[in-house]
Amino acid sequence: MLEIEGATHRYGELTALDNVSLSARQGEFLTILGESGSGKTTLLRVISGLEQPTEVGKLMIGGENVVGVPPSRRNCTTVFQSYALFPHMSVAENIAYGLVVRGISRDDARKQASKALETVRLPGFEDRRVSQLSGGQKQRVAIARAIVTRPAVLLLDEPLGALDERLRLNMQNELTDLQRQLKTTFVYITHSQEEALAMSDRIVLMRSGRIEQLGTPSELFDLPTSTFAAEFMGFENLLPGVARSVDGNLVSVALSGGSPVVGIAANPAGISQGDLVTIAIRAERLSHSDVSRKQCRHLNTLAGTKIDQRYRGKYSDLDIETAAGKLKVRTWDNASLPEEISSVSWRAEDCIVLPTAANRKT
Ligand SMILES: Nc1ncnc2c1ncn2[C@@H]1O[C@H](COP(=O)(O)OP(=O)(O)OP(=O)(O)O)[C@@H](O)[C@H]1O
Repeated sequence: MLEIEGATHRYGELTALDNVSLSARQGEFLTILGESGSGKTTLLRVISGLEQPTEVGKLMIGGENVVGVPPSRRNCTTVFQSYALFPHMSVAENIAYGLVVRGISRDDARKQASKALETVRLPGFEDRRVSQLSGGQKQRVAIARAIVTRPAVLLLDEPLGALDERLRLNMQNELTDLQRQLKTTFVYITHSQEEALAMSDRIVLMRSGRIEQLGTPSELFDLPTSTFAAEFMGFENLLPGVARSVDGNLVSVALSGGSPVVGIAANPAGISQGDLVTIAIRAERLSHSDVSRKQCRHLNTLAGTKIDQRYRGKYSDLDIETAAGKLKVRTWDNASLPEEISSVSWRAEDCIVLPTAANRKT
């Protein structure tokens, strides 16, 4: 449904998009995730035609080459965070607008607008003024207006960004339900990793105009390929080390202080013996006792002592000082936290070994 090859866009000296290639299948929910300024909106504007890319090898929407085609003639529609509704028109007129300019009669357009309003769970709202709607209702009308023209690709630029937390969670579910029902390709922008993990078939993680990692939510969550991706996806513990050996995807690492640990690498071919590496472990995958993990083939254990403990309601965070550095351990078992802790352990599959940018130890 969507195919982009080698898209680069510069604003003067600044390269906002740097040789980006990606594709999306029919009915796929593809999320563009990244921090502010990483190029997400620029990518969406290049797809919709609001921005002419400085360079592009290929740009296809719904099987059609759209390089040089104006936005109104591309088979895609954008939903903006700011809704971009016409304030002087009724809800039905807003939704029907795109159909009327395509030459559909006002009666038919109104009927289709009513249907779209039912789809976004706002039946009977046809004659309301936009000013009489809540933020969540305005966003639903904006979505109804976008889907009524049945685009091949729906582009959504942080559509839930202006909504409060509870409404945002409800709308996340509604949007994914709607997407499954319509089987339309969604390209969705967000800077929230939770939103991306909850909604997407695949996630494109952007960094400074480039794709840092592209994969399923579980690939990004469990197997980041860089320290940037690991930090962005919320890995609390990152420790430096040196690769001692590589065996398949298992990498043996010497941490500072000399402690040997075993972890897995998403891309073991990118790591050689002697390379500087970083290991990444989620706080909840660390245990302050290894009792339940005796069956594990590769269990890493480091001696350590508790230096801090914080109660967080559902869980507690412990800071453990080890010879390799400080580790954060998250435990849900608030009731049986030991006073003294002598070691911390974790499974090899929860220990992600990442190449360090300035690689190769001299
Ligand atoms: N019209 C413009 N003129 C000049 N620079 C721009 C323009 N639009 C965006 N930029 C710059 O291009 C880079 C990428 O911006 P973009 O809006 O694509 O990022 P983003 O990831 O969508 O950020 P945000 O999450 O804050 O919306 C930023 O450094 C931004 O300042």
